[in-house]
Amino acid sequence: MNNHSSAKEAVAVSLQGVSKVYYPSKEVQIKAADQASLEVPAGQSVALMGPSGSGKSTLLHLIGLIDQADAGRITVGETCLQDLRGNAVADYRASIGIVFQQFYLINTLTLLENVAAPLVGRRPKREHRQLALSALEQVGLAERADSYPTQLSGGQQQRVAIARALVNEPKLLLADEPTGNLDSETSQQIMDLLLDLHQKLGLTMIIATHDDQVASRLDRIVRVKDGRIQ
Ligand SMILES: Nc1ncnc2c1ncn2[C@@H]1O[C@H](COP(=O)(O)OP(=O)(O)OP(=O)(O)O)[C@@H](O)[C@H]1O
Repeated sequence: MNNHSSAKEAVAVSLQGVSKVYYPSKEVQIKAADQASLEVPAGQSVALMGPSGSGKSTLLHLIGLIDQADAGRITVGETCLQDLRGNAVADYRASIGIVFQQFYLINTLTLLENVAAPLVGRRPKREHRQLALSALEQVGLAERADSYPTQLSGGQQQRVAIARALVNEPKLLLADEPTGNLDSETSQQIMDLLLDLHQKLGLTMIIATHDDQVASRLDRIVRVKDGRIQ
């Protein structure tokens, strides 16, 4: 992508008193997010750290609008997520990039087709190939565009997932344990890539991680415990 977003276009993220309760059974309720508040300035890279079950993924799901908060207010740039309805929800989701621990590539599609998937319905079809190739180039895999995910290593698959997250030129990148399925050397390479992209594209970046080494490379560490931000 030659027309990179610049740092001044990155978005701030604000959480004010955000709560989310899950009911895994009739008798059990879990406060996965409990009055969580956080201010992330535009362009900052943040590690969400905390024990398993502390609510890191929940916070990313709420910011990514994969799930909706029960209470509180989440603002991303000028957008207040609770106010979004219908097409505006899809537009918001397309405006951010999300990377998961498990890559979630579609094995029957080529790398190019996987990366182009978020462009469907958003950009003219004739642009898909070039945009997807540019995104693959950013993660060093353009020459593998016609390969299939099963032909790649785990680290390469995560690179493809990162290219897919970048293809719509997001101003916010969320990553949930992006190195959780990778050995330590590959983890380091993926973090090198994410940090490089953060710097080049000026993205705001929020990464949930258990890994101290990963967290220490980001601008800021935010601790999460029992659904609360400490
Ligand atoms: N869809 C759901 N239904 C019921 N309970 C849920 C759901 N999603 C999360 N939870 C519960 O909410 C709590 C917070 O989970 P979450 O996945 O956000 O934690 P986490 O810090 O990301 O954990 P990990 O580090 O293990 O990924 C946990 O107790 C979890 O079991």
